[in-house]
Amino acid sequence: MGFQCGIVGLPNVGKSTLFNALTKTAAAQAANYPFCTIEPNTGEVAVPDERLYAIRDIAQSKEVIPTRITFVDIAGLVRGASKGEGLGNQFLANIREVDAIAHVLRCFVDDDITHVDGAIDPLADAETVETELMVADMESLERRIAPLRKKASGGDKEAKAVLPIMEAALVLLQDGKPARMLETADAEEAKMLKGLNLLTSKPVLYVCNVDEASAGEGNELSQKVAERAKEEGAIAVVISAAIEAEISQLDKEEQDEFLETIGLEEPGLDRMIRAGYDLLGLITYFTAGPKETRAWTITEGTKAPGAAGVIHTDFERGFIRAQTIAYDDYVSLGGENPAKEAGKARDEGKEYIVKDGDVLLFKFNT
Ligand SMILES: Nc1ncnc2c1ncn2[C@@H]1O[C@H](COP(=O)(O)OP(=O)(O)OP(=O)(O)O)[C@@H](O)[C@H]1O
Ligand SMILES: [Mg+2]
Repeated sequence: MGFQCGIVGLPNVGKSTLFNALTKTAAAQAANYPFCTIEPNTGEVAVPDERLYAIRDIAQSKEVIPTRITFVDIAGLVRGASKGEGLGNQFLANIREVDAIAHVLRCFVDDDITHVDGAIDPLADAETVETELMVADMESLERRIAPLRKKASGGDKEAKAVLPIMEAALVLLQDGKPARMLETADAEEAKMLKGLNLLTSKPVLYVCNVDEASAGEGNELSQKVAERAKEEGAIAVVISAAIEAEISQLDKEEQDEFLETIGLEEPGLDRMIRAGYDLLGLITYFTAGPKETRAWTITEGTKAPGAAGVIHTDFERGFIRAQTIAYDDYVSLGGENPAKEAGKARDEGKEYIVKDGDVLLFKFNT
């Protein structure tokens, strides 16, 4: 299923509208009443990447195949959800399954669209949702800590290692801060924190759902969200879900015209998908040939054999080496052969950490 980004927020803020725009479908029911969505909607979305076309033009490939990530449109969360209010715990379980969260905040004013709390206030909304996630995390930690303490005092090594992280996360949460703000000492600790699978340790992207007129520059409400995000070291994107849903139904030419009239260079969705991709800690490498130019997704830090394994497990098992050309070299020199002649096609081995944009050709034994 790949990497999943969950669309989370209060009811009736435009989550399903956004999901439909992302997936260019009307697969999710979007309507003006809270709790319209109950069962999560899941869809794969192509990650827009201009580099694919630059490589294609050089390699003369017949086809371009972008890489994809999955978005999950999750039911709206309300105050008390962690105690089972609204549709409560079931939704929290849906959130637990995703790798990152796109938190949709209503930044449009429209008296015809119901707001569950009766007032438009994206910062208060963010607090409400975040509080529920934090309460759920605190309860989960409290439940787990006591038995773990017993194990640790009995000499269990794993319990001893993870306990301090759990305790630190709990203290942070009790102080009203999400677990993602916990400062871990090293990669090992970061991994343990991730392993706890807390709702608030997942990376968050704020999505400001604005009115049509604010789709380009945002508005006062989205500005406030941007400030909050900055304080947290998080990212906020401005998008008008309603408009994006319309744009996504147009063909490319009509899209460009429409975008120009509303003052956008590219669909807000493209920015959002890329932000989601970055948020997940993902990078892209390419393969290029006469048949296709293709983008592949790996997590940052993946070594060459692991990257090969994304294509086929045989490639990983029989990995010998990877001919590697950096994207900039590939494009500026004009492709594989010129890059080889210029000495820019490196042979990399098993320990090579693949970089974003690498154009790779794997040599392997089967
Ligand atoms: N930017 C926007 N401007 C105006 N109206 C919008 C905007 N985005 C969404 N809407 C409208 O808000 C209503 C709720 O949208 P949607 O069903 O997508 O919300 P939701 O967050 O999925 O709700 P639920 O939690 O109930 O599933 C719909 O009528 C939709 O057309
Ligand atoms: Mg919905």
